Amino acid sequence: MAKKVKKPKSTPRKKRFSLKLSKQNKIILGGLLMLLGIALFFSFISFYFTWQDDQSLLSEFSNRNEQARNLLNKFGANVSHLVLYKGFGISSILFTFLLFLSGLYMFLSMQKQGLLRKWIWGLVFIIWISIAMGFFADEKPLLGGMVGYEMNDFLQDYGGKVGVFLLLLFGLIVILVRFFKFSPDTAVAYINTKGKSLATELKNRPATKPKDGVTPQEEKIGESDEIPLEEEETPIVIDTYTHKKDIPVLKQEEEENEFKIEVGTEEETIAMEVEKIQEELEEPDNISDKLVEDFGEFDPTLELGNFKFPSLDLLDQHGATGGITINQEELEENKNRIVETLKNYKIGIAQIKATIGPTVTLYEIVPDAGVRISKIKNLEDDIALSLAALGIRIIAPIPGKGTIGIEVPNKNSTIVSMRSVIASSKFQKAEMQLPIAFGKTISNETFVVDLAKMPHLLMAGATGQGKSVGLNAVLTSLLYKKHPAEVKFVLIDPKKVELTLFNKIERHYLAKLPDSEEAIITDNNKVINTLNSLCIEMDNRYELLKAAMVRNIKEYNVKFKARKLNPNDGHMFLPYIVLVIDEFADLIMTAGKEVETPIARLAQLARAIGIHLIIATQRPSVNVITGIIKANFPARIAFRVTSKIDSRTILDAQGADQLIGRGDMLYTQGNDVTRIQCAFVDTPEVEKITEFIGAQRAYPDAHLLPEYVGNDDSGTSIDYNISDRDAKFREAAEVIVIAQQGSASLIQRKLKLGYNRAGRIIDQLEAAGIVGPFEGSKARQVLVQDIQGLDQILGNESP
Ligand SMILES: Nc1ncnc2c1ncn2[C@@H]1O[C@H](COP(=O)(O)OP(=O)(O)OP(=O)(O)O)[C@@H](O)[C@H]1O
Repeated sequence: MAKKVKKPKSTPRKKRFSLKLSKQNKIILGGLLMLLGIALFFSFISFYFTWQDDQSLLSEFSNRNEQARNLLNKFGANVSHLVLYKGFGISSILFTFLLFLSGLYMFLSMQKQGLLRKWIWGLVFIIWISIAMGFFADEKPLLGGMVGYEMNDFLQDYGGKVGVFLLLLFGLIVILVRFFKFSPDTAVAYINTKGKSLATELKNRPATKPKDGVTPQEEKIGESDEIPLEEEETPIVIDTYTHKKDIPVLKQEEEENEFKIEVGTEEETIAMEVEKIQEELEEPDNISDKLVEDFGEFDPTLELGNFKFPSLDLLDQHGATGGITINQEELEENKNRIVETLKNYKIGIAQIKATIGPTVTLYEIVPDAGVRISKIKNLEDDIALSLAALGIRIIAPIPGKGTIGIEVPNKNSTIVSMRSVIASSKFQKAEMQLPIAFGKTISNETFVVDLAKMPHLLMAGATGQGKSVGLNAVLTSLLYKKHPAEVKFVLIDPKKVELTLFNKIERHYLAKLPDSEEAIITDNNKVINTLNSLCIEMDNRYELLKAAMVRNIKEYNVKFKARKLNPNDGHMFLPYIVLVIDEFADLIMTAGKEVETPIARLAQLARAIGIHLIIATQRPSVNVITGIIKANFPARIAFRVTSKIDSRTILDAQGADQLIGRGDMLYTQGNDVTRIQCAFVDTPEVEKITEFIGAQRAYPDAHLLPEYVGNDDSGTSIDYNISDRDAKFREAAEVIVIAQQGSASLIQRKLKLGYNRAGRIIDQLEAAGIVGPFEGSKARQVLVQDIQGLDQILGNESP
């Protein structure tokens, strides 16, 4: 089983050139191939001069007394005979180039796609030249080789000389079009431009050589210079045929001369413009296509190319291995009780059906015609009483089914192991961006959803009902499916104990602020900085998306992988970022608005740029899950809660208060509420997984988020000494006043400074009374209206 799972995951990385050779071995083998290519090239060339002398030695390979004249002696003579004479003739020399190139690719560990193309085209050339040589020079078999000769013979037996000629011609067309990218348009354009340049050259020639036998014209022009003066005076008077004829002719010639020169120059400029347009249109595509052709698509996983995904063996099988055990008696008993209870209230049942899930069994009832649904719904407590069971939930009607559902907990619930959901084909084959296997539904199906589509998740439930296990299930799912290059976690754990295990994968999967030591954030002050830093990351990513002219991270990454975005312009492969907050209530109680604002901002805007939030809380009260948070978290999970009100706060519906705990949960992503038994993953399993990943080669550091300078110490260090001011203080003040926007990133951009320095300048500006105090993720208020005001403030300062 474990092996089956590993295979599909490793497929994307099969693209690499490595045939499981180490880098050193690749260099050795590559060097060998290059040298062999060079040696064979010279040996093949020398074969054409020495083959007659060496022919008698072909059978004397083992005789050490005989020496061949070929450059590589008997080895060269034999190989050349085999490849050139018995093979493809003179075109076989191309093999030596291909051999050399293969060596070079291996030597430099380059992508194999480019090489594969060269080999395919090389073979096409070799075969075509061989047949062409066999056709045109059949009396010289050394040129076409036996293959060329025999193929010609064979083809001519069926198609005759004309047929083979046409076939060769067709081959040539294919080569010209596909390899040399020849098309009739390019040919016509080429001829046109050549023709035009020739024409202009010809036209320019008489103009540049005026004296060369053009005396009559000169005389005429000379005449015409004089004549118009006379003509202006007597334009119509000259009426004699002889003069009439002369004058117009002269005029025409004169006009023609001028006209031609003008047209000539005009034509020249048009031709040049057309050429330029063609170049501009073709270049960008060609570069990316060529890069992809030569190096293959960009592979973000290459840096950790040998990364191995955790195997299924690291997960345990909890509970019984044979899946759900059905207790027939229990089923029958429950059915009878339901039927009886309803009968007591005069509700007849037309049909009843049971679906057995891991923790609850769903009894679907079709009541007799005319029974009011609300009547059954009101009997919830009575049915629960008669079944003597906790956690009965009535769904009336089941959406899309036209039946009424009564969920009754099983006496012996089955634990859903994380192992079984990860191994399910539904999860393994999930073509999702961030697939999460939560557990199993009531009909025992694995429940897999895409976090990227949610796009943020709110998890709530009373203490001890399975939230932390749920969070671990989410993180485990992603660890089993996503490469460290594709997803990064920002983990916030005010309880300080729940997520500590993930420290081990810091340099693989975690993201943190540049100057922080711990990647898992436990301090509330740091949380504010991290959230604001994520807001900056979000803004930066939006800028990148805008520059790339795409709408979301998926399109962006596709474009980046196709090498259409230049890393020199700041583009990079963007990993998804998943922000997990384990105890949100604690955070909002201590930091309030400072946390709520950036979270709301991220929740509203971050979906397109791949930042997704998962927020868990024990206290699902309205002052924790505020309206603004709720509005931006359509996907919600409720574990068991203590009151109907809590259930309503989380789900906008009741039901969570009737769950049975231990991972029994309700999931909603809008309208429908689905009951799921959350997959169980124990702490030792998570430890094994993180240890397995942590032991592998990692990035040098955790993924670094943009620096954010908060207002931690704004109250104390605000009194900057004027002499301590930054050299760019004045310039920065002008930028801020002109733009009327007090943000560090503006200074950073305009003055090309680092974030730290820009942050310090902002503090100095605040101390000088030019900008207002820190206002969370919003830009600071600018307190000075214009440059005069600024001059006034700075002028009044005592040095
Ligand atoms: N999916 C599950 N299947 C079986 N048992 C579970 C499941 N989830 C939780 N449990 C049981 O419930 C216990 C408490 O779960 P968990 O620690 O996740 O609760 P919690 O909601 O995070 O509590 P707290 O808020 O106090 O941290 C677990 O130790 C485990 O025994």
